[in-house]
Amino acid sequence: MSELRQQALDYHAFPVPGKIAIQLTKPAETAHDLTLAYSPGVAEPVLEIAANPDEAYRYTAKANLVAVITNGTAILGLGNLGPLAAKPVMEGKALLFKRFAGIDAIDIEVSHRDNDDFIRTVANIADSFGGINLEDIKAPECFVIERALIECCDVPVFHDDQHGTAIVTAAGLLNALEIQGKSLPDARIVCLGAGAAGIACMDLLIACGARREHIFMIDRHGVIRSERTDLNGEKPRFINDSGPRTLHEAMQQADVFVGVSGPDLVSDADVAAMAPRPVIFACSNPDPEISPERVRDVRSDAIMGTGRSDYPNQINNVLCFPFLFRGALDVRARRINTEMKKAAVDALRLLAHQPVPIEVQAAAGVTDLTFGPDYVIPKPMDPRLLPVVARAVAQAAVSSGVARLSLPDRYR
Ligand SMILES: O=C([O-])CC(=O)C(=O)O
Ligand SMILES: [Mg+2]
Repeated sequence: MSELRQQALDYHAFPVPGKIAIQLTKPAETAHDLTLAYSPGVAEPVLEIAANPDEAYRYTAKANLVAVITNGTAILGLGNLGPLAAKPVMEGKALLFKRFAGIDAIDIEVSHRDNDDFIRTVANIADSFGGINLEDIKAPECFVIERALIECCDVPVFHDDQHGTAIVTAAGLLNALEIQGKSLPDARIVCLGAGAAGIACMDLLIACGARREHIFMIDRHGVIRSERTDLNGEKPRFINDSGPRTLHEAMQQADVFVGVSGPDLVSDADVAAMAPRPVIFACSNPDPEISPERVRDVRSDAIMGTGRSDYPNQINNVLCFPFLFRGALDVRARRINTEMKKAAVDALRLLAHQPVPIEVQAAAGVTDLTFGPDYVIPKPMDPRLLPVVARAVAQAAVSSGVARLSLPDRYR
């Protein structure tokens, strides 16, 4: 067994199994405490909430509680391993919500027969939470599921693998292109992977200025083209018949590669075929489409990012979902709209331009983090992410009319 594998298993097993637990926020020591916490005192908030459901935000943990919900059909880049096997990842997301944004999150793994069954299950419990983070649900089902739940739930619903990944990718890519002296509208973009993350990344890049006709989306059968008879879900929106049929053909003179597919699918020859000063984000987790070492061997002018924390430029949704939910919860947003996503992109992008505090460099294990090829996106342990991104998202929610509260004083 590799050393990392054993360390990871021990981390999860000891000193107690799992990564999260529940903590009490009120005293529960005396008979009087229990009189208030439970019978008879608890009847009072019950009656308040029965009369006005919004009082749940005042008298229960709802306002700061997010459900991390999966069916285990697309766990990281590992595939459809079922709901229970997804539990360590969902507990991991809960750990990150708490560690980075002070949000209490609980994992929920759902077994179900079909989309409607899953949607019903989530819709039926949604009011218990301040927000719902959908995680590791495979495409194309994830698109139908997210759309239906946004429609029927009264709290924000966000499929992290789509929009979290897209927000971080867009922020990192805009910065990387700036460093390479290129612009998003002119960039020729190859997206390997037409699942949840691939579709959402390309949609958000288009919203940020990329041209649809410059995008080549590729799934396991090749470039998305009109003669194909197997295009499901959102794929037809990305048909591009302008030439390439294979990954290698699409990589000729490409400015940008975004990988959200699986390990080791990109060859040295693919990288060598790209345009001068390319940007390569190989974001399959845990193993990228091509390793940074191999990219470096092939060409020195590339900016490289991965989804991992052990290389520079970690393009991972951890940079988004804790802070985005913080902002959304703080103004009690009804939903998470494009304005809020674009505000998060801009906040992340601009934060990377700022000088990096010494303690962030130390936590990242590096001595010189300045905006450049090895630093296009903030580090997850940067304490400025929370106020900066959450504020931008909260402000965008207020100005776009989906907030139920005004901007909290600490954001002003
Ligand atoms: O968990 C991660 O590292 C990123 C993610 O959401 C995924 O790969 O599904
Ligand atoms: Mg995920």
